[in-house]
Amino acid sequence: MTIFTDHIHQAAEPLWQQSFDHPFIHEIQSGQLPTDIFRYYLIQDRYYLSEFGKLHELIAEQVDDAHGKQFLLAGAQGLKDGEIAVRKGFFEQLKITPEEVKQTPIAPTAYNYVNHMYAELYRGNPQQAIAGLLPCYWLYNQIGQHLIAKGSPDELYQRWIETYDSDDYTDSVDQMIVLTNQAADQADDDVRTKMKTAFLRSSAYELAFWQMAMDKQNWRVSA
Ligand SMILES: Cc1ncc(C[n+]2csc(CCO)c2C)c(N)n1
Repeated sequence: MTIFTDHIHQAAEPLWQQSFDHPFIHEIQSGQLPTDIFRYYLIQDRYYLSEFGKLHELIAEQVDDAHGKQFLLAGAQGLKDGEIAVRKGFFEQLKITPEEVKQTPIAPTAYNYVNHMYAELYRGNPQQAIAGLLPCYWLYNQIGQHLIAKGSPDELYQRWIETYDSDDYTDSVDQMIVLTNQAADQADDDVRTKMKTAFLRSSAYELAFWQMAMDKQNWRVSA
């Protein structure tokens, strides 16, 4: 029998390929991504990351398996200590202040991506929500592994690439894959189909997130 995550990964392949080929990723690698686009991405991603951490805690509350619960809670803590902390260095270098973050409205795609993950949990179930978290871990790891071979001539972009190629990070991706397969094992066919949809939609939002940054997407109206 095909492993569930292999099946959904294969279904998402055309979307992932478009992320690998996206100008945002190419320009990170070449060092030509304009700093204002990267700054915009980091500010939008700051919002995404804090909601992503909260989602780990909310999903953990609904997971029975002690090991899975503990992994999700550790993930939430890891986001506070790790991913978000790493970003602090970027923020200081690019002079992004907490005030600027607070003043910047969340853009439509970031808003929709986060709301999609909440909907998977609250209008669906924890299994769907776990599948919705997985592309975030897994896609960035694959991007990190693609880009690390060549690296980027830009020191800041090189550091961004390295974040997603570390052994610790790759380890957490493997654990998230195991958790998703465990959730699928406990699910019936209907929930498994919904898990696949959640995974594909998150993959589509990951792709849209790069374009959101390139377009400096906004609501076309001041809040
Ligand atoms: C839109 C968006 N998608 C994925 C990531 C990457 N990421 C965010 S949290 C996390 C798990 C552990 O740190 C990973 C890999 C990102 N930064 N922004």
